Amino acid sequence: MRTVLRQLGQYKRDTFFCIGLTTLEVIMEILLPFITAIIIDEGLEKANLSVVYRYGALMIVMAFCSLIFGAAAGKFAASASSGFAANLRESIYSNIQTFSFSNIDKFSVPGLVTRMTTDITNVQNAFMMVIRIAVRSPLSFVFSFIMCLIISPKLSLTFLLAVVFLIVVLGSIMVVTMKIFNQVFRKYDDLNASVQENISAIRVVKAFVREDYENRKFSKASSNLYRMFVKAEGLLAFNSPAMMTAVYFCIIMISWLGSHFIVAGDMSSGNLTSLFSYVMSLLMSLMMLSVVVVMISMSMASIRRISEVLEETPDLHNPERPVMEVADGSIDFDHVSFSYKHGSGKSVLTDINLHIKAGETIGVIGGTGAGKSSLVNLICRLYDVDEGAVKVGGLDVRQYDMEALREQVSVVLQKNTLFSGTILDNLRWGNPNATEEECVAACQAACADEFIDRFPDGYHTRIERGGANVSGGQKQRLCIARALLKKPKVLILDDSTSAVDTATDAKIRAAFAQRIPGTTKIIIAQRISSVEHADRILVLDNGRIDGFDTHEHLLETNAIYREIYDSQVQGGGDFDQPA
Ligand SMILES: Nc1ncnc2c1ncn2[C@@H]1O[C@H](COP(=O)(O)OP(=O)(O)OP(=O)(O)O)[C@@H](O)[C@H]1O
Repeated sequence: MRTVLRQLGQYKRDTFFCIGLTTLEVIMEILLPFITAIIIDEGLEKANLSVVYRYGALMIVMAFCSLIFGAAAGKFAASASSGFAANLRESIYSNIQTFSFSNIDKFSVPGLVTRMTTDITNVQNAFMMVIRIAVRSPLSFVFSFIMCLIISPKLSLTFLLAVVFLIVVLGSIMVVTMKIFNQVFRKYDDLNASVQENISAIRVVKAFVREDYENRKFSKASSNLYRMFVKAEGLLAFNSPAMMTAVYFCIIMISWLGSHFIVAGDMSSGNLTSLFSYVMSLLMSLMMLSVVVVMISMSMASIRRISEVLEETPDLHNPERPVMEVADGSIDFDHVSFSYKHGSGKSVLTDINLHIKAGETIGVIGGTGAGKSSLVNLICRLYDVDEGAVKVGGLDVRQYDMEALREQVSVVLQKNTLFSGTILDNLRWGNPNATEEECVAACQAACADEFIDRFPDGYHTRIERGGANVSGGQKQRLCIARALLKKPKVLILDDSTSAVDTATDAKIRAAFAQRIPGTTKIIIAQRISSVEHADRILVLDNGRIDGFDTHEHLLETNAIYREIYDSQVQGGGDFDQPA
């Protein structure tokens, strides 16, 4: 809670103004019935018009002030709550930017999106309610009660009965609805995650003709939510009859007892009139308070989820005196073991010992889930090893400045993406200062120039969000060109030519050999043809090295490699690890 409230920042001032103005508004409202009593008792009953005019004018001024205070408090509440939400959004966003892959694994992408949207909106609404109604209702309740006691302590006992009745009924309704709303918000999270997953994968849904299935799944989740909302709102609807019962009870009791008091001369009719107003405001504030408590409890889950992200610290850190320059593209794995913190906990890589010379081209092959991506992710320190050390240019990757390391070790990830903007904008993600000529040269090396030249706008063609208007192979080639623009010492392609035809794949490899001979190239592939020309090929099996040699030697000595080779030469599909 404190972490979230700290984000109020510069909007603390507006919050205090709102609370102060709301207090003044309530004071004005509370004094109005008191003035009414004076007008009736001292003015009307004693036929003194000057009292009526004087206090009447005072009433108008007070009512006007109350309106002004209320409007100003509303304005400050809106500015404070919107500003608070904006600050929260910015803080979460900038904290997410510092996250390592492991931090992101912990929350999942849909989870982070829900926190930045639905949860922040919940907190914003609750905050607005708190600084307006949650301040107003208790004040109004206490002041009204004090005025009632001043006017008639005996009659005050009557509506104490009504207050106790309301506390019991509203309290029970609140406890049950709060439980339901807590479940509702958990279900919301699931629903949001499923919407995000299905909308972003809408092409796959259509390709597999799964629209009906997805519709059914969604409508089931949605009607679950509907039922829970109906249950909660249905219970909340009893607030109003309970309130009316208390109001009618008070009206009857005050009228009955009040008339006796007036006849006996213990109370003036003006006091009885103002007593009615105070009782109404007292009961009304109690009901408002119960609604606010439900709202606050609904937002507690959101507050907890937001503070989890705000308090999350990146689990990869730069060393105290980071090295900024990678000497060369040599890579060493010294007895490396690795497992994902937020995965099954099983070791993904076990005792990897590997020495790669600068400028070598290394192929990596192995079945699905063998640990190929995990292995290369350690080279640019997307994750830290559990045991052993990964060295680049002779130094442990943990000794480098992470940004500097990733500038010099360029990786084209398996799940790569393009961003909305022109092709040139996307290429310059690799190097913001790259000239157009350098971009063209990188595209030639990645064989991307041939299709870019066919676009009417060439390098100025707009890429839609996520690269939706280019084919899978075109996207991969643009991602390779983008990585090349960094002029890296190590270039890692994680299955990055899987959607490129074999001839273009060969052309890309030839261009690499010619244009970046000094760069160490690590190529993960499913196709033997993509790695067979590499200087050495690493065969991974279940997180362990099964072979590391040339194509010819592996064919002779390595059973897994030969099996992959045979399955592909005989026209089989991708190799998968036997279960
Ligand atoms: N982010 C992650 N969190 C938890 N477990 C993971 C994560 N990424 C991969 N794994 C697990 O680690 C193991 C190795 O995965 P990895 O992606 O390295 O294999 P791979 O050889 O690259 O597979 P593929 O060829 O299918 O890409 C798998 O069992 C996988 O389920």
